[in-house]
Amino acid sequence: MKPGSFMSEKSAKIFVAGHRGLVGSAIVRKLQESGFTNLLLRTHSDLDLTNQADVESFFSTEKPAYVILAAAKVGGIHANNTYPADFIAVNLQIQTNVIHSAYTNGVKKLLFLGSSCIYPKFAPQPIPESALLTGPLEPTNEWYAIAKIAGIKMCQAYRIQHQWDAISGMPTNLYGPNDNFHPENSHVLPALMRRFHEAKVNNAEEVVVWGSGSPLREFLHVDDLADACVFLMEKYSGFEHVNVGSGVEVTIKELAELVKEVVGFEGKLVWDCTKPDGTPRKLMDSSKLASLGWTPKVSIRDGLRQTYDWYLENVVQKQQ
Ligand SMILES: NC(=O)C1=CN([C@@H]2O[C@H](COP(=O)(O)OP(=O)(O)OC[C@H]3O[C@@H](n4cnc5c(N)ncnc54)[C@H](OP(=O)(O)O)[C@@H]3O)[C@@H](O)[C@H]2O)C=CC1
Ligand SMILES: C[C@H]1O[C@H](OP(=O)(O)OP(=O)(O)OC[C@H]2O[C@@H](n3cnc4c(=O)[nH]c(N)nc43)[C@H](O)[C@@H]2O)[C@@H](O)[C@@H](O)C1=O
Repeated sequence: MKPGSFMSEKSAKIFVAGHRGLVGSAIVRKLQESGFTNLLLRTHSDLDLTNQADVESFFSTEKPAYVILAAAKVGGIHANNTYPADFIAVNLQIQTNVIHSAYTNGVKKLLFLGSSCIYPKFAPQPIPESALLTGPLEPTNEWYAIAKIAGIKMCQAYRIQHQWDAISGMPTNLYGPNDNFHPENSHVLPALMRRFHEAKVNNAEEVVVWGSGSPLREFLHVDDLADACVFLMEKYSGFEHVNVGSGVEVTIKELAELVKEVVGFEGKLVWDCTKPDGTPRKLMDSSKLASLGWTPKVSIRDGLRQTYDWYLENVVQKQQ
């Protein structure tokens, strides 16, 4: 498909897989704001994307024109390190089923989402797309990373053999509304937001933060990612995956101080060095996306404030 026609087809049927998640819900918001009127949505309980026959039946019945694949088994460093079989098996099943059935049922274009964890543990920083498969992966999430790399390769293989327009975006660490705030299985930002909030309301004297605090992480607000996904659907039909980052990184210690300040917790931080640091740094080079004309808009301080307001309104208030 030639770039430049997606945005003109506002009544095209678009399947947003994983529409209730952090990324999927942001993509639905972005598509609705952009005037798209025919979104095809299925919950995990409606359609288990690991079930090949159900996925094939769904695509042959619904015949969507476009697919944005934001469904996956996702979690933070502890979850990835604890459930490697789930992270490789479920993600391989979801992406293989969706990519194949999308192709065989005439979908015009599919966007697959990977992650910055696909890159080698000690890749050059900032990490260019060309660093893929040039060194050993980070052990805490190599199973998830291998699944995501296989997704990129599957999209490329279908482009080579069938001239099919499947593209891949590689987001950096994301945060925002509808994030996963699970105390153990979430990513660092929502985990700390919940922990600092609970410590504040319980007048706790200290909060435990995992690791040494020295790793660096790049963060992008999920509304920026959703904007980039729609931008790529419109503008990009290339073979190589595309990094989607903010270009802004902080140490985990700086992040913890920022979240502490936004939440208003006034106690101490305690570092639990029995927990893994993971990769020391994974700042991506997003200049390829920038050269296409896309830039992020949400600053981390504004994004944290907006996310905490959402958390108070949609998580805390619902528990009372
Ligand atoms: N969060 C992050 O920091 C980053 C995320 N990404 C990528 O973005 C994408 C979305 O991640 P994110 O939004 O954070 O994840 P979430 O866990 O918030 O959302 C994932 C969605 O997929 C659904 N899902 C999971 N398994 C199945 C299944 N078997 N069948 C149908 N639906 C299923 C979930 O439904 P349910 O909850 O009901 O099971 C959920 O709605 C993923 O590809 C991830 O790799 C990339 C980089 C960073
Ligand atoms: C997006 C990317 O995200 C994952 O990689 P990660 O960036 O290492 O994930 P993380 O957010 O869980 O940790 C970042 C850092 O933060 C520290 N940390 C401190 N305190 C908490 C804490 O309370 N929870 C968590 N989870 N981490 C903490 C933690 O020790 C680590 O040093 C991949 O699994 C994979 O999902 C992936 O693709």
